[in-house]
Amino acid sequence: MGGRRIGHAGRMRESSDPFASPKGFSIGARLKSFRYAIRGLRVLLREEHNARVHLAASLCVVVAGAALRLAVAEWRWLFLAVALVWLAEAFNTAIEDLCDRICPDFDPAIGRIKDLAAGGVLVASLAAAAIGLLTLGPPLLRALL
Ligand SMILES: Nc1ncnc2c1ncn2[C@@H]1O[C@H](COP(=O)(O)OP(=O)(O)OP(=O)(O)O)[C@@H](O)[C@H]1O
Repeated sequence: MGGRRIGHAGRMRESSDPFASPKGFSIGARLKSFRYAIRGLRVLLREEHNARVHLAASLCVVVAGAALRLAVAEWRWLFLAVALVWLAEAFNTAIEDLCDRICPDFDPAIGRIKDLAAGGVLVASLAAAAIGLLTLGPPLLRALL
């Protein structure tokens, strides 16, 4: 089989033994995976306008948290909220790209899949906004009053 090897599943399929275990653990391979993930985040920031909005919001949250001298327990909630939105946006973008790749034409099923993924981002964003308000709101009010 001279085909290009793509990902873990591709390696498994290429082996003549369907029960063969995947390649052994290697730090180099793990570091490579990390580099691919960073590359994905760079693509997200470069090509997705929403990601830039998330970046600005994330920075504002961190600056506000530092200015208000939040406790560790409060930082935990903020990091969780920020990560939730980035996670949803990255998966939404991946799903959109996959849809556009497999079906560039108009297709109601593709529209439904994209709407579902966008709904996930909306839920994550609303939850993050609520967490942000509940975490930053009280100390902000105390600082202002
Ligand atoms: N191929 C398609 N077939 C049917 N409906 C589609 C198709 N592509 C997009 N849509 C509809 O248009 C909406 C917007 O899709 P699009 O891919 O432009 O996402 P977007 O939210 O504008 O993404 P971004 O803001 O990240 O560019 C989808 O949620 C879906 O309802």
